[in-house]
Amino acid sequence: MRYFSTRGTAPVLDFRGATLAGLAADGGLYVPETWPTLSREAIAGLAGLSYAETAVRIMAPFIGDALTEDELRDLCETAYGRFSHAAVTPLVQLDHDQWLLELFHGPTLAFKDVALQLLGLLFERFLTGTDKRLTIIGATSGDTGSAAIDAVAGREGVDIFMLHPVGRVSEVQRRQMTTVLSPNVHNIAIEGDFDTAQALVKTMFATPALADTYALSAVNSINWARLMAQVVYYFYAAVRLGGPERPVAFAVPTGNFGDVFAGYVAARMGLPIAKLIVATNVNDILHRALTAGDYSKGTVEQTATPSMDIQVSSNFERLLFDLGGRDGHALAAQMKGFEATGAMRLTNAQSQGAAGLFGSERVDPDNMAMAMRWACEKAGQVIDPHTAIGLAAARRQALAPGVPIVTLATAHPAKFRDAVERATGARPVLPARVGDLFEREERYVTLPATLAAVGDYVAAHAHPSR
Ligand SMILES: Cc1ncc(COP(=O)(O)O)c(C=O)c1O
Ligand SMILES: N[C@@H](CCOP(=O)(O)O)C(=O)O
Repeated sequence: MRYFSTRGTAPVLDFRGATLAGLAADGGLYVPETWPTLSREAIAGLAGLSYAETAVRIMAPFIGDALTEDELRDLCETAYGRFSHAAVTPLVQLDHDQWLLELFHGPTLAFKDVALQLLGLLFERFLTGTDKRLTIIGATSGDTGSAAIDAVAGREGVDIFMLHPVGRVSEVQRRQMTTVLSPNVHNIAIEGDFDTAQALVKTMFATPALADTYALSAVNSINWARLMAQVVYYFYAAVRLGGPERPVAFAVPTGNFGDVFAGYVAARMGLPIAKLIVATNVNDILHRALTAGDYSKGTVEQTATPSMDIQVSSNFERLLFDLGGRDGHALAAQMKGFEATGAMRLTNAQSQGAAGLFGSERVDPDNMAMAMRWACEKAGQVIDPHTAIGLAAARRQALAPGVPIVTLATAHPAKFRDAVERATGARPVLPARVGDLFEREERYVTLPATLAAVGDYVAAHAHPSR
């Protein structure tokens, strides 16, 4: 499988190259040349398979000859062996039609573990036997950071620098990152919001003195391998609910558009999906884009769903590329316009293409809290605020009778204990696997959100690539 940049001019790479590169050299995002498809029989054949085996079947076509199937199986069994639930991503029924897909049984209690446990192993595999080193630069609104750090802490040949917006992540999220004291882990609190941190990461990739000297790579969902691993749970859930014979809808709490783009990929691969519901908080750029064609930045508002306090959704570029006829030069012009003005209009092809599959909802804090209470009172489920945004959106959508609607439960409620307690009166207990999080020493630096400050810090602490 070959990978092309959404902006048309970066080198074409294989899976290994695209994984190690993270972001394309022209500022675009790597996408596979074509979407592999699974026949209805092949999808039906996933029934009863373990999560790891399902992952092998779904991901193998994207990986091509970068790994043998047995090597891939080995990595999947190791990655998903670290989850605390035997089903890895279990389904929980809330009422007749509403379901939750629990994606938070990994080591850091959010859906990011599903992809990052695998990505850590892929980095290790691709570096073994070479004398290469990698410097991972990431931006996090809370969950990617801890999952990525868990996945690479202490690994040979890798340094990780994780930028989080100071004061804008929950205390559990911050401690999950800053109490990991391995010498290859560097936490940086940025004076700014997530969008500022993400923009800074992209600028660092575009700065040869950093990108080339330190062999930068990405763990955010700008890295294709992240999304590929997230496609798996759409198949796994749908098949358990009667797919491919019965179409299933998914409601996805959304920030950077990674998780829901993985659902789009599942649909392109042949999975019958009745609807993909994009659920935003009041930072609603995606809702405006999908309902009115207006992709224009607002100011980032701080909410009880900090992981979704995002106004520039990186992976939307992949959708616009695919729906716009895969014209890298046209998309590069569209994205440059957005970068210059903070606004862009979707083309007719992009808007109409999205309308066929996507629904969208903007959920305000009151409706988010109501969804948390509903899940608690009607179904005995304590859910986290991000999941509640998805569930509120799911409950608003009118679908054909009998279509199951699955809300992606993206984080464990204990990561956001204060918000859960405010809405429901119940204070979730931290699972034993995060141990003595509140007793551990924290280590991080706080820096201004400038290329000079962060670039100098990276240069002082990273190892140049060989
Ligand atoms: C708990 C949680 N829910 C939802 C999201 C949104 O996911 P995405 O950025 O892939 O749209 C995030 C952050 O990515 C998150 O951490
Ligand atoms: N909510 C995210 C933001 C980054 O998203 P990513 O999926 O692109 O890594 C986080 O938790 O950091």
